[in-house]
Amino acid sequence: MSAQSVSFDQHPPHGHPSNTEPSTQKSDKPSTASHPPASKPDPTETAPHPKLHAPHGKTGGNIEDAAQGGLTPAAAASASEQSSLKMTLRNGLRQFPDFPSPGILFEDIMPIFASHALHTSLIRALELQIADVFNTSTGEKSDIDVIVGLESRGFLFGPTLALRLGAGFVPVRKKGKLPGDCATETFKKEYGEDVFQMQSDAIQKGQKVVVVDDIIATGGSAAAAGNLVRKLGGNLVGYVFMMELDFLKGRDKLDAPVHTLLSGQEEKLDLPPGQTKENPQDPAKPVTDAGGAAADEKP
Ligand SMILES: O=P(O)(O)OC[C@H]1O[C@H](OP(=O)(O)OP(=O)(O)O)[C@H](O)[C@@H]1O
Ligand SMILES: Nc1ncnc2[nH]cnc12
Repeated sequence: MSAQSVSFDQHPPHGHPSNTEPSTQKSDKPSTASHPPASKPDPTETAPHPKLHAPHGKTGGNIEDAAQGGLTPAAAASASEQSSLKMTLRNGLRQFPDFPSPGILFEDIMPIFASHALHTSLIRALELQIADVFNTSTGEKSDIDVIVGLESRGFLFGPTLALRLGAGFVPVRKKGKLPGDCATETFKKEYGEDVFQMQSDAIQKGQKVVVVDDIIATGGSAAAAGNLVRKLGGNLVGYVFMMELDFLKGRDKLDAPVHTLLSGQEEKLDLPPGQTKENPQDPAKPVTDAGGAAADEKP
């Protein structure tokens, strides 16, 4: 099974290693990933009606649909909160062109964790997302048994999310870090190759598992993690990511439903690394609230 992506740009950014076409964009930084121009709006954030989540089997809608009979007022309110959280989170990301290798536009999520407000927004957004797509209620125990987080950035929020959902947390680690009998998967990712492991007894047969990570790029890491969960006998019910680089079509490698808070990648501005148009002088200080909508995708 492959999941369908809603994206604002089907093409890899010019300069990305997977795009061999010459850039048609004006840039004085030819060696960097010259992404869709900042002047090109991201429809996921500027659409007149923010997208709402829909339970499995239903199509997505918008706030107007909700008012016209799709959703309860409470559901519409939480969809509106989610839209605002997503915009806040996107503005909290920093970008570093050509890191860790030429052509990669690196999305730095660390400012989100450095800010109590943004960190809180992230956990809330993930909780809402999971409550919506896995039919749980925030604050109550979900029927998800285990959150699996991928080393390293999946460790930043996976355990917190597991606590909120009343689930366990199990790590997928890079090879050689876990003691005892382990299952192993080798994979390719956006910038290189790696090997993941899980402890063989970490998941009980049939447990409902959600794999979480910060970013899905080529999908290599997530696919390897999903394979490990299944090798251990887990019931992989889905993937949740903070962000999806949709032009890399990573979700096509995954055979469980994929849910993301943010989709697409647009170079913010031609500023020095780490600086954003919102904070040209102070790269360490992200914008904390901007309101508006971002993206969610259904398989
Ligand atoms: O979809 P893919 O192309 O596989 O890329 C996504 C993976 O790349 C990053 O991890 P990285 O391996 O850089 O490790 P880190 O989290 O330890 O920085 C990111 O956190 C994802 O796990
Ligand atoms: N472009 C990117 N930015 C941050 N993390 C990544 N992991 C894979 N690709 C990435």
